[in-house]
Amino acid sequence: MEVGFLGLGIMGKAMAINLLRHGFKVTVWNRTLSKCEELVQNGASVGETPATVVKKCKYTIAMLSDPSAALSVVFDKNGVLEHINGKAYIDMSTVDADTSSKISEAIKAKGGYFLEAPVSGSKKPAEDGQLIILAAGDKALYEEALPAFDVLGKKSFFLGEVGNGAKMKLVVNMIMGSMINAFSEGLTLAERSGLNPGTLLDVLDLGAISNGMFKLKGPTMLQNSYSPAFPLKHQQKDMRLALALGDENAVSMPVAAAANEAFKKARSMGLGDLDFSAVHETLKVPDHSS
Ligand SMILES: NC(=O)C1=CN([C@@H]2O[C@H](COP(=O)(O)OP(=O)(O)OC[C@H]3O[C@@H](n4cnc5c(N)ncnc54)[C@H](OP(=O)(O)O)[C@@H]3O)[C@@H](O)[C@H]2O)C=CC1
Ligand SMILES: O=CC(=O)O
Repeated sequence: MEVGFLGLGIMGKAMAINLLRHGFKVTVWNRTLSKCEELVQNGASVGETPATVVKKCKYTIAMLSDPSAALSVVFDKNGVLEHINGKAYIDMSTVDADTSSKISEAIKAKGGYFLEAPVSGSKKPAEDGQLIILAAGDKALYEEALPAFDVLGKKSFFLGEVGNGAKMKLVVNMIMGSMINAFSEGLTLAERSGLNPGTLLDVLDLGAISNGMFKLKGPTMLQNSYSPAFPLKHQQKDMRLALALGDENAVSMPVAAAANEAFKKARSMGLGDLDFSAVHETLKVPDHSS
């Protein structure tokens, strides 16, 4: 199966390499061209523009940062739309339902096929082919994409009409963003009240609120180490989009709103490119001792 791949950030690079390792022919494009080099070393071809990639490949996957990037790659000059007639486009970026619908309608109007398929799971699951795929849109395209999804993920869901995949992803990340803030406050409270936060991690891990995220992020947060797996700026984007979904549906979400404020504060502190767990830094007391 020959696929195009647009967007070689943390996730896109890992996913495209995985496809190559499993025998897919992959043609890549990235806005910053130099990021294609490692993929070429792994056997990929390079397309000069999104349009070139779509022209060459029957299926093109995209993994881009946010709604503005997703729209730009489709609608701008040399974009996906130019050669989409008869071709399939699978957008795995985390965006809102409106963005996904705009892309879907434009692609279908030009005779193409569209599936949204955002993923749950971060850098390591992407490297290990253990993502959770939340697809919606063209059911026939979903079935055709399953060989690729089986390489990229451990489980795929088909959620019906375009927008449902985007909404599911935002709900999941809204919960995750709220949880990391509660966790961060707990670690800080333990430390400041004289407890060993390492012992807190052990206690949490044995109880009903044990979970993979606490296990993974707890030790690194205690070391103030935030090498980006999931960049904080993207988590804040997801909180913003989830809160907008809450607005549309008149769902009061005070916990998520507070978490969003913490991520905004972290961004204002220049932490946007670090891991989302760097939100922990917003609770640190400035040192005025010197
Ligand atoms: N990291 C994670 O753990 C997870 C991320 N996601 C989602 O996946 C998507 C990608 O995340 P991730 O790989 O971490 O992000 P990165 O920031 O590492 O990569 C973003 C990608 O988008 C490209 N891009 C940004 N703006 C534009 C633009 N205007 N035009 C064209 N390309 C653009 C970047 O290109 P360039 O290299 O030129 O900057 C890069 O390829 C996001 O929607 C994120 O929310 C979902 C699950 C997990
Ligand atoms: O979107 C991030 C993730 O970990 O899932």
